[in-house]
Amino acid sequence: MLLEVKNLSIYDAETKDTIVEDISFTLEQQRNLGIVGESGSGKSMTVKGILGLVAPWMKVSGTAYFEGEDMLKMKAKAMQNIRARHISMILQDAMSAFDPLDTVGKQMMETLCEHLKISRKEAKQISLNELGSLGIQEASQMMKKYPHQLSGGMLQRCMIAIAVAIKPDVIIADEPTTALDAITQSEVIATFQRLHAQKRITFIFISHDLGVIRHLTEEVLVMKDGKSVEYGRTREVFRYPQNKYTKYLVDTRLNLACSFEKIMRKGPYDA
Ligand SMILES: Nc1ncnc2c1ncn2[C@@H]1O[C@H](COP(=O)(O)OP(=O)(O)OP(=O)(O)O)[C@@H](O)[C@H]1O
Repeated sequence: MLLEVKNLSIYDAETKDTIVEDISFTLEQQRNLGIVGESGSGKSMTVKGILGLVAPWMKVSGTAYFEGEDMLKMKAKAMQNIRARHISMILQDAMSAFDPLDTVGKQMMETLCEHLKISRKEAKQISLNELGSLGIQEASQMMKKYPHQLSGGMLQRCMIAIAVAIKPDVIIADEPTTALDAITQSEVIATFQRLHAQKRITFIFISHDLGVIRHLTEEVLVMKDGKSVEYGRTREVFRYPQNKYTKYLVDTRLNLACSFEKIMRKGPYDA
């Protein structure tokens, strides 16, 4: 087992609100987990709480064991090491993850130098290799560009390249396709599938899009108002939802996801 989260709660000591309440799940090697639920249901806060990325006034309780150690009790340095080496996060909005004033290549190299403690030359080579294996041609030209000169899908791939170069055990992708058009979405999804199969990376996908979750995950956690309303095998949960809210989500959102599924079945360019 990679990660075992038990009774995770997050309490905002300033507003006295409970943001996340009693969430439990396990992440097994090579079995991707999806976290779904409407906006504000606590999906992002759940993973940020585990990774120590919440504001100091957010009180996180419960346990989150990674390789036998409770991440919620770790010192800041040990947690940084986990984030630098073992659990990477890909953010919702690729554009905001890059500094507009520096080239993408420079930012990729700096991140890799810092995380992997390697030279700039090595970082450049790794960046080129990873971008190449994500299907980006002319990667060295692309690295000379500034963020605004690249499309959302391209920036998303640069973020994925950084996350993969670190060779983490787990990648958490928070709404990785929301900002992308349908064709780019299906290309990015295909990239995740390849990474999962070839590099043995286990993913946690946070998404509104049940089509993406159905396609990419083995287990799913459904959240509402900070609580878990259903948790189990994705196929079972989608086929026989037990909870009223899950039934509603499946009925309404899967219809929306149909066009996405068609593209995935046919491939992006046969539509
Ligand atoms: N930095 C913060 N300070 C205080 N409250 C926050 C903070 N970030 C999020 N919240 C609150 O926590 C709750 C859960 O937010 P969260 O971002 O986890 O939702 P989400 O399910 O990921 O939504 P979305 O799909 O829109 O990203 C929301 O009510 C939000 O207002």
